[in-house]
Amino acid sequence: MNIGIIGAGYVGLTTAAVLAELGHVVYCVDRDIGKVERLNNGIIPIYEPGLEEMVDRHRAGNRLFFRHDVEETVKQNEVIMIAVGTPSAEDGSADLVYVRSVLNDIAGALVDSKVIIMKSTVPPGTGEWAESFLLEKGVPRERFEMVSNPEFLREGTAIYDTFHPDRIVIGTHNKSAAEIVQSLYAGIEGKIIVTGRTEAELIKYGSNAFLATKLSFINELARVCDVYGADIMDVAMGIGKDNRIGERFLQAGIGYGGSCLPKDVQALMAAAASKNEPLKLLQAVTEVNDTQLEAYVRKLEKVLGGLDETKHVAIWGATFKENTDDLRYSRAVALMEELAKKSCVLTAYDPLAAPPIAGVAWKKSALEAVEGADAVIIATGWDEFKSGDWEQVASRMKGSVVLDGRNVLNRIAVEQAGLRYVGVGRL
Ligand SMILES: NC(=O)C1=CN([C@@H]2O[C@H](COP(=O)(O)OP(=O)(O)OC[C@H]3O[C@@H](n4cnc5c(N)ncnc54)[C@H](O)[C@@H]3O)[C@@H](O)[C@H]2O)C=CC1
Ligand SMILES: O=C(O)[C@H]1O[C@H](OP(=O)(O)OP(=O)(O)OC[C@H]2O[C@@H](n3ccc(=O)[nH]c3=O)[C@H](O)[C@@H]2O)[C@H](O)[C@@H](O)[C@@H]1O
Repeated sequence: MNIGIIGAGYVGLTTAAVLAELGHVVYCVDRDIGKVERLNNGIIPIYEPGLEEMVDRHRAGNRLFFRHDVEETVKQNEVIMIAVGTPSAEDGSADLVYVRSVLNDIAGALVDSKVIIMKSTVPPGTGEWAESFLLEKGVPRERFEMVSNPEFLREGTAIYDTFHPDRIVIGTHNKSAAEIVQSLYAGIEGKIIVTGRTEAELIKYGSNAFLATKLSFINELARVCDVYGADIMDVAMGIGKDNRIGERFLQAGIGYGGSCLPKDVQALMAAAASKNEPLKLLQAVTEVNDTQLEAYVRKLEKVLGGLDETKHVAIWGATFKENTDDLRYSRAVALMEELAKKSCVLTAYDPLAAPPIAGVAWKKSALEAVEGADAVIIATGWDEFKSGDWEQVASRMKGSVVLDGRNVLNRIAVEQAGLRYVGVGRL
């Protein structure tokens, strides 16, 4: 099938590469001309394991094309997928400005019948609204079918997740549109769920909100472990063995970040509030996440006997999680800003990113960053940090505190090097 994907970001680009791998011909469009040029020169604007090789292969095989003309792409392809950003507006609601602009372009180009897939994460009711929008623009009803098909991939494992989805959600009551969308994914094993459009939109928000809830729950329980001298790793393992709860997504840390969990929780809250249904649980989930960082800065402060300009803290990690270059809502960055406010001497290292942050000196290696430090904080769980040479670290540091902000280190290896291990919900 010929597919036009609008938006060449984490989702659009990954989906384009995977659909090309499945045998389709994919035209991926972005309004960012520079990005399109880079893609056409073989430069992938994001870091996602396996993506570059797959994009190269399908560009060479004439199955994947990059361009910036939305209208031409709409005219040429039978299926159009919208994968543009849906960032937070100031009040926390989803800002649909990019979706609206794409719909506007689509409206002007619908000369024959198309299936339009909403891949972007959008609030409940957006499919209905998008349909009315196109009708008001004078597009005849029989020219399009608007289908919700939310995405559940994670950054860092995006290709793997797209090939191995737990489920593929198709939101439409139109049988033939559902079949067309399903046929795009032929070759991928994953449970197909065909449901209503608004239900599909809420499955996406509900999933991210539930994941965020799981994280704030375990992070709050980690604080209880701290005050009782218990180890959250053992507690989480014991809780997770109950199949009704499950072991995954129970890793306590300095809080969840990224471009989606924080934004989607806010957007769901805003969508519910707009219908006079305030969500108290998600309010609490957000509060726990917003204060989790402070809780562990306080813990560090206690261990170091204060945090001020006399203390040198090294931070390992800048991205919001490992295996990505994405810095959006990164807790590691927030941590650096918090410590900078306390005037600490700050050195930092990340394998992929070095965002400019006032007061932070970026170093070329993890070992260089700990030179002369009183403490090192693991803020992102990169493998490189997990397999750190702790003897070397100990010999370069002035002090001995290792705050494992992601609970990913081998505690024994750290302690054997004479360092003091401090974790999240672990003494
Ligand atoms: N990043 C992730 O891991 C996931 C994101 N999502 C959702 O997918 C959507 C896209 O997210 P990302 O890929 O992370 O965003 P992104 O910001 O990486 O990419 C969006 C792309 O759309 C382009 N764009 C914006 N307006 C355009 C227009 N009018 N015409 C053509 N191109 C346009 C931008 O230039 C940008 O390259 C969001 O709704 C997000 O919530 C869903 C699942 C996972
Ligand atoms: O809608 C989205 O964009 C995506 O959002 C998340 O994916 P992602 O943001 O890429 O990353 P996650 O692996 O979910 O991690 C989010 C944050 O939670 C933290 N985390 C994750 C898991 C865990 O056990 N503990 C923990 O602190 C991570 O470090 C990170 O800061 C969801 O997991 C995806 O299913 C969803 O498609």
